[in-house]
Amino acid sequence: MSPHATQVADMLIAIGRRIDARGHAPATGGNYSVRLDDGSIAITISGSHKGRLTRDDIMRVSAAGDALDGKKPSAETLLHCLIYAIDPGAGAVLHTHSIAGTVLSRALAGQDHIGLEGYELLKIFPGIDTHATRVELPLVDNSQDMPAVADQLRPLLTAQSPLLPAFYIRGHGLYTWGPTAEAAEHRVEACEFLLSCAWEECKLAGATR
Ligand SMILES: CSCCC(=O)C(=O)COP(=O)(O)O
Ligand SMILES: [Zn+2]
Repeated sequence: MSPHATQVADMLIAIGRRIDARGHAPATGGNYSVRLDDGSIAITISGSHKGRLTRDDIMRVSAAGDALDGKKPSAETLLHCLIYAIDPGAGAVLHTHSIAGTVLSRALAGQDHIGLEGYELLKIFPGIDTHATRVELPLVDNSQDMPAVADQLRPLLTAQSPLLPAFYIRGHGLYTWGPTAEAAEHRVEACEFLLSCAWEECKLAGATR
């Protein structure tokens, strides 16, 4: 591993530990990547526990998702590739699994977005400088067919202006990204916080109805 690759791997290992400590990486769930200077992607291998990553659990794929070092990349590599292809400003992508997001997205059966409105933390998104706004997180159905999931997402993401750096796969998990791994991690924390708030409010509304 080059010194830079080691640095990237150590950064993803540390991020995985923090995400797992928040309960957002259960049972090997989630995957993480960083775009490298040559356009290739450093990504977690498939099936690794993201709270217990080692340097051997980070590998390289091409921009198209082909393995460059003989390891097996994340089953969701194509979604990382889609994000990097659509957003030239994306430098790191993080995918998490949380209880709140999972149940909220399942409660919104048939809906193609998760509406988030009035929250201070919405200011984590680019171009938003007030809580007095509404963000609609694209919500697509889950599938084990990653090209099909990518096909659902591509038109939704390319239609956005400005591009919202997050989406949700129903009953599955959150994808968010940023120019750096640090920015992507802030967005994961904000999005998971917002999804928890939305789910708690949904429950309260049900209880008081
Ligand atoms: C047991 S978690 C189910 C697979 C998944 O959703 C995930 O995020 C992890 O898959 P990977 O191939 O990246 O380990
Ligand atoms: Zn997943």
